[in-house]
Amino acid sequence: MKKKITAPKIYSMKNKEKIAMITSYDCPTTKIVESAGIDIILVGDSVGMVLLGYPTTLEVTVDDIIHHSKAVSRCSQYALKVGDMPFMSYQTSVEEAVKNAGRIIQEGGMDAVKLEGGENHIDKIKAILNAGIPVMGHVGLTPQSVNLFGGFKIQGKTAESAKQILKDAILLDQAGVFAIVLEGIPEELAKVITESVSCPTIGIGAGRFCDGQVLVFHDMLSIPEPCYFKFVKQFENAGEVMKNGVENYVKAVKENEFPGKDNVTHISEEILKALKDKGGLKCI
Ligand SMILES: Nc1nc(=O)c2c([nH]1)NC[C@@H]1CN(c3ccc(C(=O)N[C@@H](CCC(=O)O)C(=O)O)cc3)CN21
Ligand SMILES: CC(C)C(=O)C(=O)O
Ligand SMILES: [Mg+2]
Repeated sequence: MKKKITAPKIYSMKNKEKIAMITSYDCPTTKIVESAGIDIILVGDSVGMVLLGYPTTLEVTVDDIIHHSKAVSRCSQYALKVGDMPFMSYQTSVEEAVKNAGRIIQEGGMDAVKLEGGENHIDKIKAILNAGIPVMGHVGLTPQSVNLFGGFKIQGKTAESAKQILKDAILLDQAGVFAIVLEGIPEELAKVITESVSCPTIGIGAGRFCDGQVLVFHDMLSIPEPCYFKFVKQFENAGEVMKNGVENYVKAVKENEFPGKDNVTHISEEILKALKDKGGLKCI
């Protein structure tokens, strides 16, 4: 079996080996991504949009993250498991932030937490690290600020915004995070950040020069249908494969082809005779 991956191991992978990270919110997905050799599993707050049908990630609660984290941690063998801190679980105070990070570790079975922000939340990040919990940073297009941005819009396109994102990443690195997700920023900015911090950067819609990449499992596999975000690539059309399978099932039921002779259990002639002798329903 593969050796367990720790936060310090991820930190040490910078400039050695690219880091592959993906979301998982349940047991079968965890087994699939681990059998494929993934380094980091993220129980992302994207679960709200991808699995639960919410329009943004803002509706997701700590209990939601813990519920899905439990499923993932029960079935995980070796990957580093990171739990996303949802909206309002760390923004309000240092105490709330440490308490909720602790719950995601203690109840959810995660190895580390991720939270969105830089300079604005550095006090919470330092306190969580002080509690002994590894932290992954997340800057750029931080989806929990969707209403502030006016939509899921690429960040860091002006000099002022790019400078702030670089500053945020440097402050996170200095605070001691083991990696930083760079989301939705121009690749030139991602390259400057990657060269300016000692921890690895993990990109999503941040170009080609990060130390690793992260994608939502369902997006890259086109479940339920192809995802047209520019930063997503279709690595397989699993949605189509799944749909075909269910179509085959529906057709087989309608046409009396399923269940077939291999899918059934029999009783002996003797027991069948006894059943009929008793007169069927009259025995009740
Ligand atoms: N299924 C899924 N995949 C994700 O990657 C994801 C979620 N959900 N939910 C939370 C956030 C939202 N995400 C997004 C969504 C859109 C863009 C994006 O690039 N949107 C447009 C706007 C660009 C602009 O105008 O600046 C684009 O052109 O692709 C980026 C990140 C990433 N996260
Ligand atoms: C897209 C990744 C980075 C994320 O935060 C999530 O899945 O919630
Ligand atoms: Mg998230």
